[in-house]
Amino acid sequence: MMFWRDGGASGSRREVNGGPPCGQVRVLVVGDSGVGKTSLMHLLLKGSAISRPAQTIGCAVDVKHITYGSPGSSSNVIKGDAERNFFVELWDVSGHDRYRDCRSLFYSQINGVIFVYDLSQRKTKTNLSKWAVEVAESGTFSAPLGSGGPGGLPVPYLVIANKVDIAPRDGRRVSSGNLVDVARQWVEKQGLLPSSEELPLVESFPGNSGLLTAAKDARYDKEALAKFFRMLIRRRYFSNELPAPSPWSLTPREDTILPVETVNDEELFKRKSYGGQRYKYNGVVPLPAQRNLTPPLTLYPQQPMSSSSENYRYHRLNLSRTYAIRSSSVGGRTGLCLVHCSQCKPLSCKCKLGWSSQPPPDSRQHFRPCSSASEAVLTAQSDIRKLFVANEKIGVLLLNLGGPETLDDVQPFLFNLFADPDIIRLPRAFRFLQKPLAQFISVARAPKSKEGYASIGGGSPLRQITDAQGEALMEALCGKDVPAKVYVGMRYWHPFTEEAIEQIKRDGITKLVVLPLYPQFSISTSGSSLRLLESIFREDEYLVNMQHTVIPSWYQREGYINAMATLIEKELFKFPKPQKVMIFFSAHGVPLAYVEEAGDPYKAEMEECVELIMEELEKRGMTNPCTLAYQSRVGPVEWLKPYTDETIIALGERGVKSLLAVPISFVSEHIETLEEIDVEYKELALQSGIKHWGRVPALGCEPTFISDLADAVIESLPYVGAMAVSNLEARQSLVPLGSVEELLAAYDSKRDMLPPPVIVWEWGWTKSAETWNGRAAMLAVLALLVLEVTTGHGLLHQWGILPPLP
Ligand SMILES: C=CC1=C(C)c2cc3[nH]c(cc4nc(cc5[nH]c(cc1n2)c(C)c5CCC(=O)O)C(CCC(=O)O)=C4C)c(C)c3C=C
Ligand SMILES: [Fe+2]
Repeated sequence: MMFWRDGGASGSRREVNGGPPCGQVRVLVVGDSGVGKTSLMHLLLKGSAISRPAQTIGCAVDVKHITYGSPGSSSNVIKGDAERNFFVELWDVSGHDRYRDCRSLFYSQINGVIFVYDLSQRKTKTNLSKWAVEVAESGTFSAPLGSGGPGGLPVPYLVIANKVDIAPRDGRRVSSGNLVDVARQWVEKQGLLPSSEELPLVESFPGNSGLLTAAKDARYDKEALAKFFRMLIRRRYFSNELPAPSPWSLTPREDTILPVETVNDEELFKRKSYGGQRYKYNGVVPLPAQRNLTPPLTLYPQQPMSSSSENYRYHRLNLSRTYAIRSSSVGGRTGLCLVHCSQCKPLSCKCKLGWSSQPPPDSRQHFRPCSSASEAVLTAQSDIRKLFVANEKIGVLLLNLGGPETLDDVQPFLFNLFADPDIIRLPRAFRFLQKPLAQFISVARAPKSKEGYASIGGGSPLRQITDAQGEALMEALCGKDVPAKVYVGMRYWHPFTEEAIEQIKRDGITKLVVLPLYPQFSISTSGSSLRLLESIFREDEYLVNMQHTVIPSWYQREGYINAMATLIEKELFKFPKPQKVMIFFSAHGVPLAYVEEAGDPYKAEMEECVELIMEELEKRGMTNPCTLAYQSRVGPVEWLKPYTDETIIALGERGVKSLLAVPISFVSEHIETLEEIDVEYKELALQSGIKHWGRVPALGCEPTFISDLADAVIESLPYVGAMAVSNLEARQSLVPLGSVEELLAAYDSKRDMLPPPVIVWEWGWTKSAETWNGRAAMLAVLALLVLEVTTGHGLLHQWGILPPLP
């Protein structure tokens, strides 16, 4: 065994001669922050060291290409001796504490795990047990093993001890100074025991040293890693053809490490690196589920492809070179991005683009076929995306909240909102009260809400704006050679999600991208819409078989961040002294328990979003101070703090004179911008001593924003096609919704009960009085409801809200 420098750069230029990718395995790379995971990934992919890697945000994903089944190597030979290409997805999960609560979102459909620790930091090794438990408990696994490994981990793993270059020579481990350690070192020096960490002295994980690497010096055991990856491929794709591999990990020992640069990498590791292109996920996982089901036939790179030639959609296109998935945005922090390598040869395939159905009668739905796109010749320049639109009917479903269009709509709209268990989740025993409670609250809240809607013109502008955004998105997609039809599905008012889905079915959409119009994910917004979608999909034969993917949040996209920064910049310069203005981000709040108990990533995503916008402004030379606060709280429970109103007062007291309000959680004007911010908060600010007030408009149809949404859709297309399960049994045991299901499952696995009901009226004089009054009211309402239900008498029965007792 040996160390050597990886010739990755040159390797990446070689042709992949085994044809198109046959499948992919997903490998998590975990370990404490700072152990060098990112450097290691760089080394694996690029074959070179990286001097100062940026801290990973959320999760960074790299794709490594390896061949399996080299004719000459018996260990790799598979049926027919053919060489086949596979992708190894390396998910480099941030070890930073701030991601602890949302990390599990990346633990899906795992084939293997690489644990990394820092040889010079003993604690990072002991912590691996925690990592194992975390992954084992919250992950889902593809091709799992029968028995559990460390922490119950059911897939093969590899342990890498990094920073061998700076760790002490003696046994390459650091003494913490405790007696056990000292004793072990003494015993080893005497030659009484082999130099191994299989000794009971280290709080051992997982019982051996695994591989030693020095990512900084580009030293690692390439062969061992290649074996590990091939083992995962074999387990996932060829377990029927070969005897089962040994279940547990490759465990090379430190005495297998030899000097660098001694072996021809081509002989040992037939892999083609894609030059370390990377993409990053900062938020939730937008990848479709696999769940060990028969794979769909069309997808790259998530889905394995069967070897039958008809399933090799890209075979004849000679996609042999390099296209990779990488980050395309702010400091490399974006969602998905499909890129193709500059060295790609032109592709030579004809395919049909566009589809020719007539615009539907419903004018709310947006479809205009691209006349120019009837047929096109694909070239490398014309982009991979065309592969995904050929002969497909692509649909984009925009999910939004919806709003009452007239004052008469207000109460039924509020009923729909409060009847949603993702807004009010009652304890299981009280679920039957959901609708009566929603009725009760909506009737109680309606007068106050109506006042608000009356003051902004008698209804919500949301539908109009969302429709316009849909139109603009469709045009932008068309302009990017991706003819697609855009649908709007609202959660609580027309056009309801169900209506949009009916239209999608009528139009015969074959590939659907689901795009919630909330930049940041919250259980109460995107989560609720996706849950509804999940239940609709589950019941419907057509939808079960329709390929789809979800873009769960997109606050970190470069286009969005830039568009926000541009709007802010423009408003700043309307102030007499722009540099003195406090930028005041005001986000819609959620009850605190959503974040703290139910694991809602909303707050973390919001904070990161603000950071990214401020970074962008800084790059443009604006170094204004900023604040983030949460608005629009309703009901008796505690919401995310600081509250917008209290913060405005505090800023006034601190002597802030110029405030620029930036609504950050929503991309349309709505009641909370037009009424709450523009009227209530402005008045409060002026009363609090703030002299100059401004407000950044919502993005609406701002062209760079819409163009970026179109890019997000295009980039997600390779991920369309998660699960198409027609098998009834599988349908019942698994929610056949690919990424929607995956996404929700990830949340559900972490999430406890949502907080108790939100009662939405107020009395008392202050907001905190409202909280306590509300809590008392909530208890009273519940007691009354229970009384009514058990006795069969009361107001709800009189109003016909509850049926009479039999
Ligand atoms: C990211 C945005 C939003 C989050 C998070 C959110 C959570 C949330 N909202 C309520 C209660 C109400 N929301 C209402 C309207 C409303 N809310 C949002 C956005 C988010 N809500 C929008 C865009 C709208 C529509 C505005 C419009 O123009 O029509 C309302 C009705 C309006 C009112 O009476 O104030 C209520 C009530 C809760 C309880 C909640 C989290 C649990
Ligand atoms: Fe809301």
